[in-house]
Amino acid sequence: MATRINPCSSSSFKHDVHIPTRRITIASSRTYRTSKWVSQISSGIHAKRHLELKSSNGYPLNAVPLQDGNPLTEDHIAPQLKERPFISGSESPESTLSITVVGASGDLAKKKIFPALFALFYEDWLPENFAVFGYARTKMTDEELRDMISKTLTCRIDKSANCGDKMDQFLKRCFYHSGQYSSEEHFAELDKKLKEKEGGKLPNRLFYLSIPPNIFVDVVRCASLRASSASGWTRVIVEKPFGRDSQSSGELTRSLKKYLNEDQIFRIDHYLGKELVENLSVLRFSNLVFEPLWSRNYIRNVQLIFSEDFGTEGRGGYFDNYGIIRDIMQNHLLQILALFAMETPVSLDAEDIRNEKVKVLRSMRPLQLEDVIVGQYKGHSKGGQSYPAYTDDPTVPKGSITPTFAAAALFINNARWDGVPFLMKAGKALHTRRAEIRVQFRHVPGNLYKRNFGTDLDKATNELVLRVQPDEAIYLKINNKVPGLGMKLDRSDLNLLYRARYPRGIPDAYERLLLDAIEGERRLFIRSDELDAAWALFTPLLKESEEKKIIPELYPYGSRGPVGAHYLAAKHNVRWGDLSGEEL
Ligand SMILES: NC(=O)C1=CN([C@@H]2O[C@H](COP(=O)(O)OP(=O)(O)OC[C@H]3O[C@@H](n4cnc5c(N)ncnc54)[C@H](OP(=O)(O)O)[C@@H]3O)[C@@H](O)[C@H]2O)C=CC1
Ligand SMILES: O=C1O[C@H](COP(=O)(O)O)[C@@H](O)[C@H](O)[C@H]1O
Repeated sequence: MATRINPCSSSSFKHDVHIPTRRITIASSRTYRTSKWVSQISSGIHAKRHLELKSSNGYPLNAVPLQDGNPLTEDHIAPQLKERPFISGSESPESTLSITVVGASGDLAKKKIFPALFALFYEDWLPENFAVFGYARTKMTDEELRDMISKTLTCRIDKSANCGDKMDQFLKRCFYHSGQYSSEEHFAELDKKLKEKEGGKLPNRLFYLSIPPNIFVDVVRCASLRASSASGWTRVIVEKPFGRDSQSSGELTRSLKKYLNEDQIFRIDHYLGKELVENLSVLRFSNLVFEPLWSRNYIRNVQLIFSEDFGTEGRGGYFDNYGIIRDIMQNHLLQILALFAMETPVSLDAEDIRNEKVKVLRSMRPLQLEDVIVGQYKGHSKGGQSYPAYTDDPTVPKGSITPTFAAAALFINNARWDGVPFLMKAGKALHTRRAEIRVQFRHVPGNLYKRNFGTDLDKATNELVLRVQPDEAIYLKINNKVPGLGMKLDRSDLNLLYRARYPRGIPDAYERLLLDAIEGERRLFIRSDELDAAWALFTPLLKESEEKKIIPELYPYGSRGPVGAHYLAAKHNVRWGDLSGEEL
């Protein structure tokens, strides 16, 4: 993809000043990005903690590479790089970062974005010079915004260490501007305030669109024309949904691209920022024991499961227009599938990974009605408590047939995965909240211990489970001899429970993704051709089921979902692993 260099730009979004990330190799034989590396030198070696650590692609974006344990000095910089001013995605003492949360009064901003920004600040990941702006129509003063934010902030890692002080420091960097989403004049006022805080330093600006999708384009137009950075970079994080189908998604992309280049658009899918999803590639590509098994030769089926133990609860207005297939499957589960099934990328660079993901998506067969079953939760009472039906939600139209549950069978028509069912299951108001990836392996051919398993050989196959949430874990179900005389086998787990192994805690997905957007790391964001390929798989199915007004199978709130999901799995010779009764 073309990288633009336009340091003399006028005020427009389409000028993301960005050095092409050439790579250099230094003595340790590791590969570093030059622009970031130079920025590190110019920032000083003893700067903040985020300068020591790595962004999500495993490259040390800001790291100071040590040689023989010694800190890097000016002498280690190639001569041609010494004079280059720092203008990359990271910080230098001469640059500032302004993060504007558009829709700051909303649910996502309060619940996720401000807390994630605070967590980054608390852990010293944010640059030295930064300011956070809230923008929305609601009238609020800076103080009122701070008050609103402070109610949701928590100290994730160490509740006692200076948390109060850190909160005060963070809140002092938060400001608010009230304005309409389609008013260029109001964005020009925002620009003025941003400039005041930037104080003449090189301005980098990140806009987070935490607003309903029907106003994305207005905001991008106004911000682009009146509030983009004149000399630094400007980036925009766009929240889902990215359209309702291929056509509307294409229109949205075309409209955004009137004002932004593709490399300024960060389409967020927060599941890509979850720790276990991040770890999927590490597990597969850095352990000899997994990659050789990663194909139709050894894997019988793959299951991607999402369940929530609550209903739409207030979000019915949004949800009813989308349904569970668009809300969870077309994005979160499909992204996991693509990461799971892609071929080995050339490198960990964003474009190499996204190229492989697109290839997988384009190798898949678009879904048909017979590949899917849909459900909707109904009200019921249990233990003296009553649970509402989906259609009891006052924000849901009466008689709605929008699915709150779906199960689907997908296939990848390539040499690696031919014939392997990838089953997805997603539902609201189920018995538990859980997201997991389950890999069921084939039988051991000619198993010497066959007779110890009785008639059900399926019970004896290995299963690898990546529990994305809650209580992150990776475990492998194996057959094992029960200690003692005689020969009795049982199913046991080789178990990596994160809370036992890594007690420090796990960052929220939004922390990782915000940091990546600040660093200009696009690996975990969705490229427009990925999005097109994802919609191409689901659009025909969605159209047909809406035209035919397919009635969802009802399931009780708090149950395990409609029985149709079992028939769908059985049709492909699969049993859902989460219902085996052997869950850890
Ligand atoms: N909430 C969540 O858990 C998730 C949300 N998302 C996505 O993130 C985005 C923001 O979500 P969320 O915070 O829940 O949304 P909200 O409905 O809370 O909207 C955010 C803000 O946008 C403004 N707004 C709301 N409706 C309209 C409207 N019709 N016209 C103009 N402005 C409006 C309001 O601010 P004001 O009136 O002050 O201008 C509101 O505070 C959406 O795209 C959503 O789909 C994605 C994943 C999860
Ligand atoms: O994108 C969405 O995700 C949430 C679930 O996110 P999680 O991180 O809490 O698992 C879901 O509730 C919502 O409907 C959907 O829009």
